[in-house]
Amino acid sequence: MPKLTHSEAPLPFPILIGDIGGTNARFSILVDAYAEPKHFPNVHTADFETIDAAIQQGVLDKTAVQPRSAILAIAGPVRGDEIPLTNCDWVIRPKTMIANLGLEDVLIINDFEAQALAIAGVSEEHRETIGETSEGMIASRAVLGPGTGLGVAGLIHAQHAWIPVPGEGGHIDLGPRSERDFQIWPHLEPIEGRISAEQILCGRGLQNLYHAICKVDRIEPVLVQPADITTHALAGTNAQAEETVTLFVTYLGRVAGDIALIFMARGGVYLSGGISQKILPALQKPEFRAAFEDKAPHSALLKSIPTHVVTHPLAALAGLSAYARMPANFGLATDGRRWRR
Ligand SMILES: Nc1ncnc2c1ncn2[C@@H]1O[C@H](COP(=O)(O)OP(=O)(O)OP(=O)(O)O)[C@@H](O)[C@H]1O
Repeated sequence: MPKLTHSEAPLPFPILIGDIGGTNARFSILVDAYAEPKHFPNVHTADFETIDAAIQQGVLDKTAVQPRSAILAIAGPVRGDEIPLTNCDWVIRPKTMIANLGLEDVLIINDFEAQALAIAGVSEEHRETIGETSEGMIASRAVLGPGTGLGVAGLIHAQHAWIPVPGEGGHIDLGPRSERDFQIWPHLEPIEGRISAEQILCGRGLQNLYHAICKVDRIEPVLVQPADITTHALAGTNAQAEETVTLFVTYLGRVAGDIALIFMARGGVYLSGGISQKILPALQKPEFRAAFEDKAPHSALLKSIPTHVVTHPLAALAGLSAYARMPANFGLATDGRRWRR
C-alpha cells in the first residue's frame, strides 16, 4: 500500500459527500467507514443562491449529525479558492464553507474523477454489460459519460491502488470514416472549425447530428429535444431519429475504443452519464461493439475488453463513498484541492 503523506491523511468522519451537477446536487453523509451512507433528497441548484445555503437547508437542517469534513465532486476544473461551476451560478468557496458550515476539512474533485472512483467497485447489479462478457480483470479501466457534455476519465491500476486520471478527453477530434459520415460531416456544427467528440456525443450533440442528417436527407427537422430524438429512435417512429441514434452509438463505440487503447483499459470501459442508460437498447445492438472493436491492428485486444453501462442511480456518490472509506486504496491527487481549518 502507498504510504500516507499528511495531505493524503483520511478525512475525519462524519463526512459529507456531494455530487454537484449543473441541474441537481446530490448529498449523503457517511457517519463512519462501515455505515451505509445516509442519503438526502436531490437539491435543485436553481432553488438556492449558494451551495452553502443548499448544504445548510438541504442537509444540515435535516439531521442531527454534524459533518466534520466534506468531499464534493463538481463539473469543471478545480483551481484556486473560488471555484465556479460550469453549468450553474454557484461558486464554491471552501474557506467560506469551513468558516460557516462547521467543517474542518474540504476536498473538491472533478465529477469524472468521481465517476472513475465509482467504476473501481461497481458491482454486477449496478451495470449492464454490452457484448460478450469476458471475465473482469483487475486492470486499468476507463469511463465515458455522454450527458450535458462528454466526460472522460481513466482509472489506472498500479501499485495496489486505483488512480483516477481526469482529463478533457471529450474534446478529442472525431473524424468521418464511412461514406455516410463524409456526407454528414460538412453539415455538423463545428467548434472553432473542428468536430470534437463532444460536438456529437452529448445531449446537444444528438441535436447537432439529427439536424445534419435532416439536411443531407433534405427533410425539415421536426424533433427538438434530445429526449424526443432518442424516444422516436427507440420506438422506430422517425427515420432520421433512428439513424441519429444508430450513428451516435457507432461514434460512441469508436471513441470508447480509442480511449480503451490510450489507457490500455483491459479491466473494461464503462459508459456513465445521463444518456447511456436511456439508450441502452440501442447500445445493445451490434453497432456499438462493432465500432469499439474495429481498431486494427488491435482488434483482438479490443474484443477482449468488456464494455458496460453503469446503471447505479448515484454512481458518483458511490465512488466518493468508496474513497472516503478507504482513501489508501486510491491514488487520488489532493494537492491544491484540499482545504483545512
Ligand atoms: N431521454 C433522453 N435521451 C437523450 N438525451 C437526454 C434524455 N434525457 C435527457 N437527455 C439529455 O441529457 C443531458 C443531461 O445529462 P445528465 O443527466 O448526465 O446531466 P448532467 O450533465 O449530469 O447534469 P446534472 O448532474 O446537473 O443533472 C441533457 O443534454 C439532456 O437534454
